[in-house]
Amino acid sequence: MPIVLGAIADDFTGATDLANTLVSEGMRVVQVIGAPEPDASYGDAEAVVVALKSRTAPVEEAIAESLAALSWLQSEGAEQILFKYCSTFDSTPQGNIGPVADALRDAMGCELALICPAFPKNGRTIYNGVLFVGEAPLAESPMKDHPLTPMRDSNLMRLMDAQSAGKTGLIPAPIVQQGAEAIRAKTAALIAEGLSYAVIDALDEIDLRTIGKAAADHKLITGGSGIALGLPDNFRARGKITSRQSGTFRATEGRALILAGSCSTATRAQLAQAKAKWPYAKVDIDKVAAGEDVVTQLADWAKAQPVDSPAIIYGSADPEEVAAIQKRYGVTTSGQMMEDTLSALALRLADAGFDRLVVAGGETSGAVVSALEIKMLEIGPEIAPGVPWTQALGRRPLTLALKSGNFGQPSFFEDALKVLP
Ligand SMILES: Nc1ncnc2c1ncn2[C@@H]1O[C@H](COP(=O)(O)OP(=O)(O)O)[C@@H](O)[C@H]1O
Ligand SMILES: O=C(O)[C@@H](O)C(=O)COP(=O)(O)O
Repeated sequence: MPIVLGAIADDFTGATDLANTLVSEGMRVVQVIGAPEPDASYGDAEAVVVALKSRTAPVEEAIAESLAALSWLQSEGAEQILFKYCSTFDSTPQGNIGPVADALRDAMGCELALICPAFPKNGRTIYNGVLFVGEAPLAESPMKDHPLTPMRDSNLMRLMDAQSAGKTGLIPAPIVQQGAEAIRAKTAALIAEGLSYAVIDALDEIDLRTIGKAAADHKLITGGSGIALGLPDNFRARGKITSRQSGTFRATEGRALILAGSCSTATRAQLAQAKAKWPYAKVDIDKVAAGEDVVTQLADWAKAQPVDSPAIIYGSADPEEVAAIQKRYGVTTSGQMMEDTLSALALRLADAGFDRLVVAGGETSGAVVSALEIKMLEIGPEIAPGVPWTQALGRRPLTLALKSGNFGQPSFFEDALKVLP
């Protein structure tokens, strides 16, 4: 059976978030890491989510990887493509959301693509084209201090106009609330005006399901995982997906390791709670920069901890500390040193029997999963909205939770381990 829905996610936590939504809406889904080889097998999946690490890559690289993923998904039969980015529109001033969306639109000959990062369950809503995180506009939320993608504007039309070659309009909440027909009419009007994108307001999941219905015939949709809520029903209504589930998720038995590279307010609160309970060690970036073998030191430390307790290793720091580190080593080098250290630790400790990994941070997860050479993930039980456990399919048996920096309650790390048998 060909797949019907193909997704291209610009980071790994975003990919699991989306795959989790599609699974909970009744689709059979696999998450693949990078554009697969032409002969790759993905079982009886109805949707495939390709996870890229393209959010902060150079623009040309992000475009090339996204187009390669598109071409593979189309060759496998995908009728609709979802470009998944962050519910907080994480991007640098150069992009990459606008340029990648432009490239996908051009390649698919698509007239207009929706822009909808809303994720109401996690407090991300869009009103008059302004993205809110809880009660704060995006640029007044903690996202203003993100180490790699600080968000200093909350207006999605303005953000898109600055990043993309096309012009972006708005489908406002009153139209969304009138229903799918009204959305379709407004979309047609915006196309007639020559617009390439439409930010679409969404205040709750009812709006997102209405938008999903209205977008049944869109070849390309862009947004957060929320925009996917209504899509499986479209395929179901057309008899293109079945209700048969085929999950084989089975957690591995090994020791638990928590690796955190996210510096978000949420992750730091979660770390504070977990550190009160379990042994922890912090990556000293100055030692890494000085060439000390920090990986061996921390791996030896983790192995020496009680086997029945998770070990926590983190780089996460508050905005002041991150700013000081970035001043010393530069933004890219600081992030890279931390990602290299945490991913080398994941590899070393997976080899030493740490088979249950909780990784906090999108870029961090990308680095860890790539270092572990994982090619495919199956989605397992949900820990928190947007964060499921996953199982690596293939050579190395591993159970992983890839946590978006911003997601989860302060008890997240304990919650995660409680979910597993
Ligand atoms: N102490 C630190 N100083 C500088 N950069 C850091 C520090 N700790 C982590 N980082 C980097 O910050 C980035 C956090 O991004 P990410 O992992 O995507 O988290 P989030 O999911 O919160 O966005 C990563 O590149 C990580 O390596
Ligand atoms: O949409 C979201 O917020 C997440 O799925 C996401 O993209 C995660 O990114 P990070 O916060 O960088 O982990």
